[in-house]
Amino acid sequence: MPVGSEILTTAQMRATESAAMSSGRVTGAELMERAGRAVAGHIRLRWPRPGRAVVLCGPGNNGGDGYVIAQHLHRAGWQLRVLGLANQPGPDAAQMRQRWQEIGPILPLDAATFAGVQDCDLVIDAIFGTGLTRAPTGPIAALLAALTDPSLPPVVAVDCPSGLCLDSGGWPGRDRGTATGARARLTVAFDRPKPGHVLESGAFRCGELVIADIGLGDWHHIASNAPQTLLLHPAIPTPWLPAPQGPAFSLLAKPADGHKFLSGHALILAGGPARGGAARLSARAALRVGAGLVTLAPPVDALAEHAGPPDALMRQPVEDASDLADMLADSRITALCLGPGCGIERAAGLLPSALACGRPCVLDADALTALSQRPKAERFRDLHDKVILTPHMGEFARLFPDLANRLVAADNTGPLFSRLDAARQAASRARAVLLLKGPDTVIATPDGSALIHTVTDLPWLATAGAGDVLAGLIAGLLARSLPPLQAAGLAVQLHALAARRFGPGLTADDLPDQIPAILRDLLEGASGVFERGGRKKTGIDEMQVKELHARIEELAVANSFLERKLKPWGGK
Ligand SMILES: NC(=O)C1=CN([C@@H]2O[C@H](COP(=O)(O)OP(=O)(O)OC[C@H]3O[C@@H](n4cnc5c(N)ncnc54)[C@H](OP(=O)(O)O)[C@@H]3O)[C@@H](O)[C@H]2O)[C@@H](O)CC1
Ligand SMILES: Nc1ncnc2c1ncn2[C@@H]1O[C@H](COP(=O)(O)OP(=O)(O)O)[C@@H](O)[C@H]1O
Ligand SMILES: [K+]
Repeated sequence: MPVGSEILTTAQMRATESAAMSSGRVTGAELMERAGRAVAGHIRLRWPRPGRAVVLCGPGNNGGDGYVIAQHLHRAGWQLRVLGLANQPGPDAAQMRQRWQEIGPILPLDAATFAGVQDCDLVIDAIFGTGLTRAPTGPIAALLAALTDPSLPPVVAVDCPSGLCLDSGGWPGRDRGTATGARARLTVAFDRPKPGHVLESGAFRCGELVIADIGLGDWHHIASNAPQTLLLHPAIPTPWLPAPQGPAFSLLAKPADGHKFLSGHALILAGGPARGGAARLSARAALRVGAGLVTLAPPVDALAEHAGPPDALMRQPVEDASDLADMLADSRITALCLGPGCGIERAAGLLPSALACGRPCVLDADALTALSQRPKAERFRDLHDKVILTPHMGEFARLFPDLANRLVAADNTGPLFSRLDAARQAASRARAVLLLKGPDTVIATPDGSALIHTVTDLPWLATAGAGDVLAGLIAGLLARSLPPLQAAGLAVQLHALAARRFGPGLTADDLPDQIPAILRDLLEGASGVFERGGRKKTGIDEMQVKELHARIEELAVANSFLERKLKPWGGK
């Protein structure tokens, strides 16, 4: 498996936290203190001048974090309005609430009170985090609705925008696909990202996502029994990309004394007359990503239309399954791509030979539709674990209608069924690698290992033919003998980097030509490969937060005179 930033479900997070607390080496209150301090630190790094903040504290430990944040911001000179509930939270949150009450009042946590204090610089949303188990109702639902108002001051979310299901990125009690909760400017989450931070609308509603270390590293083995999910995400400071010292780098680099067959031979099957563009896009991508040879294989009557560039591309007609089987007698063909522009009937005819050879094979577009038209009981009979299925949601729904239905069904109780769950179950059912496309791409293997790659800044990538290029990148990397999960993960990243580098106006034709410069940067270990042509990373790291905390104690004395002036905001 590649190294990367691990994702934990909320259940895994709870198990990790309880193992830490049961060890006796850390208490729940200490973890809460660290969590609240981290959020306050990240706020102060981004809003260095103390201003006026409203802190919305919910009924559980997320609310407990809110009271800790209020204390730290108060000591740093911020003026605060704290809204909370008079419930009986757990002992840690109760302790933190008590500490705040020694500093200032707690106003009712409802929409009417919130409406009266919105004239502020920052809203801190500490209503619900990982403990949201059901659809919010009553006054809290009204307050959460008020938080969606785009004219509000910036919102900082504690662990997540409240109401979000952190296992799925959906919103319990609301329509999947259309629901939108509060949109945070910044979300500070703890220990590890959760699926809901990067799936569905969660990725868009979190804003800048920061994962704060609260010292749970010694207990991560608790979650290691479950299949691992890794995050490939440029907003997280530990993305999986082939750094010079990383495992994927050695796979991308070519041996100086090698020959073309050492880099493999990708066979891209093309469709009939006037349908060749899609397969040519795949073939160009496979060439650019370094397959030693790439052959495009249309039927004879379409061969002439592939006469133009690129000249590096070989052409050979493949009429039917038996032609394909003959061609595959050449063991130097190391990967196949079937589907883009192929035509459903032709894809259905070629599928048995493409699968019977047992070689790495991308099944995309028409090949997926052809699979979905097989009788249900036999649909996946000849698939194997070197096959990568690359459906978008429409194709996924044709292949796995029951899973797709569960993904769109509204549900009042969490955790909601997620795209990660759906991809895992589909991969296990098909006994193949499953890559579910979208702004949030999920890749899962039959044994449950998974990768998630989310982009929120590349709307231009949703363009005709972009999927064909992705299929070609995967096929090229498979041909170069990358294992299927790594080939798929790396291809998705290169695809997004190419789109980011080109920017607005992108068409699928532009993508393959961006690959050489990206490869050069990666192979030379150039820093900033994520930023070029895209958004800058924040550059704020945990060290800065720790340094800031070291200074907060000093600032507390200097700021104490402010306490007397905190009227009508702030403390007693
Ligand atoms: N554990 C730790 O050590 C650490 C945890 N940390 C923090 O704790 C957060 C998790 O805390 P949590 O488990 O208390 O859950 P939380 O998100 O506050 O919500 C639960 C409360 O909401 C209630 N509730 C749920 N749904 C509801 C609804 N629809 N409508 C109304 N109420 C609803 C639910 O009530 P119940 O279901 O029990 O009736 C319960 O009272 C986590 O995100 C992180 O911020 C950090 O401090 C690091 C250390
Ligand atoms: N909103 C979006 N932002 C970024 N990438 C997207 C978005 N929507 C789709 N994509 C990506 O664009 C590509 C589209 O592929 P696909 O739907 O197969 O298109 P086509 O069949 O036209 O090639 C996929 O790689 C998908 O992950
Ligand atoms: K929250």
